[in-house]
Amino acid sequence: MDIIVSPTPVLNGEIQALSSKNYTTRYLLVAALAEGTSTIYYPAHSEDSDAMRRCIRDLGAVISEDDEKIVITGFGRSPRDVKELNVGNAGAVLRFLMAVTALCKDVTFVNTYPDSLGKRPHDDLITALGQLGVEVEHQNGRLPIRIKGGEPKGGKIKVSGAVSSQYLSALLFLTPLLEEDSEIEVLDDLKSKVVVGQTLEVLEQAGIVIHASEDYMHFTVPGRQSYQAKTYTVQGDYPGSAAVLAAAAVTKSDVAIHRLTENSKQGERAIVDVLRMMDVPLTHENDIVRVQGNGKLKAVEFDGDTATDAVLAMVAAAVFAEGTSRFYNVENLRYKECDRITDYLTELRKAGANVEERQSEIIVHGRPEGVEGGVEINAHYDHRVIMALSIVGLRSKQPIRIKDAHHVAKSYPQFFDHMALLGASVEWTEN
Ligand SMILES: O=C(O)C1=C[C@@H](OP(=O)(O)O)[C@@H](O)[C@H](O)C1
Ligand SMILES: C=C(OP(=O)(O)O)C(=O)O
Repeated sequence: MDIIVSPTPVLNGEIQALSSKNYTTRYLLVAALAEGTSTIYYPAHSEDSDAMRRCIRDLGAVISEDDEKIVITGFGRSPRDVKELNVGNAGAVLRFLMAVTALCKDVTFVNTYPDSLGKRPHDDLITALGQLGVEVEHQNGRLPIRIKGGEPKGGKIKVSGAVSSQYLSALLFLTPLLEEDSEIEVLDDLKSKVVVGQTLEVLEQAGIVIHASEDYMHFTVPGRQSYQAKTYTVQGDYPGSAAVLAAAAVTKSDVAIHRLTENSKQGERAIVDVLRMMDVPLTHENDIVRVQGNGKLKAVEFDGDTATDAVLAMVAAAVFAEGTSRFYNVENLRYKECDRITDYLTELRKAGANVEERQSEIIVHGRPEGVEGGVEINAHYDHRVIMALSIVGLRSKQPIRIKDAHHVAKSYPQFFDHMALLGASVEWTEN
């Protein structure tokens, strides 16, 4: 399905934030790794969180669900010996489960998105699992991937964090269950470091003890631990909400999003600070972010690695700012659902934006007068590209058509319903 986004000068209204994708995938996993019965209130419903549900069920978790909660009886340290797992297009789900299935005998992760997840690299995690004696068959570091696990013991592990933090998070979920204590050293650099804070927070809630150095480059993990069955509540999702807030910032608006925790560990809460730096009128009180946009924005400079999943929305807002904005330290955007620098900027340019790329930077020369639009956008299978181009469409002179916009459901299936509710002119159409 395609979506047509037409010029929309005004947005008004209130919505509840969608539930956090990153917390949902993590709570589902720690519930599956516990032996008792856990309850998760307000889990996200999206393709990625459904992928984790499906895979933990295949691995032996027993699940029941109603409108507000999911109840999971886990398989502890003994997942069922499945033959195949399908994670859809979910990178984090794949990486976390590549580590956990080291406890299985022989599992193959199939390749159902050859042009998206199928192109993403997993070499650094494969190397780290090799240090635990886990044999991995792969296609040049990519899917399909076959894990021949069995009985990894723990010990010393080195893992690079230069491409993704998900490899480290994956090892942090696995190692507490192993026979021996583990020491994990992060090599090179650690990208998306803030997300590791979310992993550690959830592990602690699940009763797991991990000793982390302050810079998250070194970890001591006692072995023979057990995940405890607990009750969890998922907070609102900043990365998805960032797109709605950026849309409000580029229009004349009065938009409020509820359920956005002020002291959240989600780095993407920086959308609030970045819009403030851009002179967008907003408040953040009682977990409600309210933007009263006047359409005027000022350029900004920002270290994007601290808020990786909100950068595309920030860039879309900067397209309409006065002056030149710079988003730096964002190289790992190249290893996401698409190359979120080259592919994204190609689509922005099509719509009429004035943008430049460096290996690890996005530079935006703002066009407060608006952009031309009137084009067809390739979504590159990327939910965040779809949301970001929708923001641009609101302030284009001619409507833009985003091809295959249904991929927005990877993280935020109700995005266009929320936008329509706020008054955006958006219309689904067959492709
Ligand atoms: O651990 C996680 O759940 C995630 C980590 C981040 O990836 P990288 O560490 O690859 O940047 C983020 O972009 C992704 O959406 C979810
Ligand atoms: C990159 C993302 O997800 P993942 O890496 O889990 O596929 C995302 O949600 O923007």
